[in-house]
Amino acid sequence: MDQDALKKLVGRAALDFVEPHSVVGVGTGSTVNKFIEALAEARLPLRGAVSSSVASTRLLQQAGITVLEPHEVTKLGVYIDGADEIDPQGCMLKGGGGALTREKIVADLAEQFVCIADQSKQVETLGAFPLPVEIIPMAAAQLARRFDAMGGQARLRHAADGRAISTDNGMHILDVRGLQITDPLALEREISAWPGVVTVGIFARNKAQVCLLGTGTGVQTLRF
Ligand SMILES: O=C[C@H](O)[C@H](O)[C@H](O)COP(=O)(O)O
Repeated sequence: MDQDALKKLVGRAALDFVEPHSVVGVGTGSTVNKFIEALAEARLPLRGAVSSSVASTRLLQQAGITVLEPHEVTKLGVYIDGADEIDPQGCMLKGGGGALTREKIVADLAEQFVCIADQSKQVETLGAFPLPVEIIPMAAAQLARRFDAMGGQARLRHAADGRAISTDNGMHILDVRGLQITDPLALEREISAWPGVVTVGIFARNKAQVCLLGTGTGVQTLRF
């Protein structure tokens, strides 16, 4: 099975975690797009969805699903999202698609984070994938020096036109290579406190409780 088929498999499997007539939290990315497709096909009766990006909002609305703002709910039963890496404790790196800030906000409303991912995302230690950090543009150089001091190499993420990418929040992204993240919670706390950091793409405080992992032999359900 290729990666696309595995994404489709876990996107469908996530439907089992969505209560009829509930509001579901929806992440961002190519795996979540499969979940949105599955939601649309299943025609599950839903009160709506809280979305983590402009891109997911568009797809949800095209599928006829009502998109609510976070302030319209006090909590969500479940948040479904992909990951760039997931470790044996359910801690994740996220933000490869630049949606990390809204993802963390919506995940924080949810009682349960269900991560959907193909097997390539499973790692022993986080950090082979460059760590995405959404930042206030004026702080880019000084934040890059901070990462440098801890052994990481930070690069501003650029779009195809050569300009620094602008997130849904009008911010920039630093991608940091070379970090071995052995204590995700401690590093998340430390980087989150640096002036100029909007959101770091370590999801340890908001880690997954469940991961639906797409493998060659089917969907494996991991619980943390
Ligand atoms: O900003 C993007 C998100 O954190 C995605 O969940 C993550 O990048 C995984 O995306 P994909 O499902 O496309 O691999």
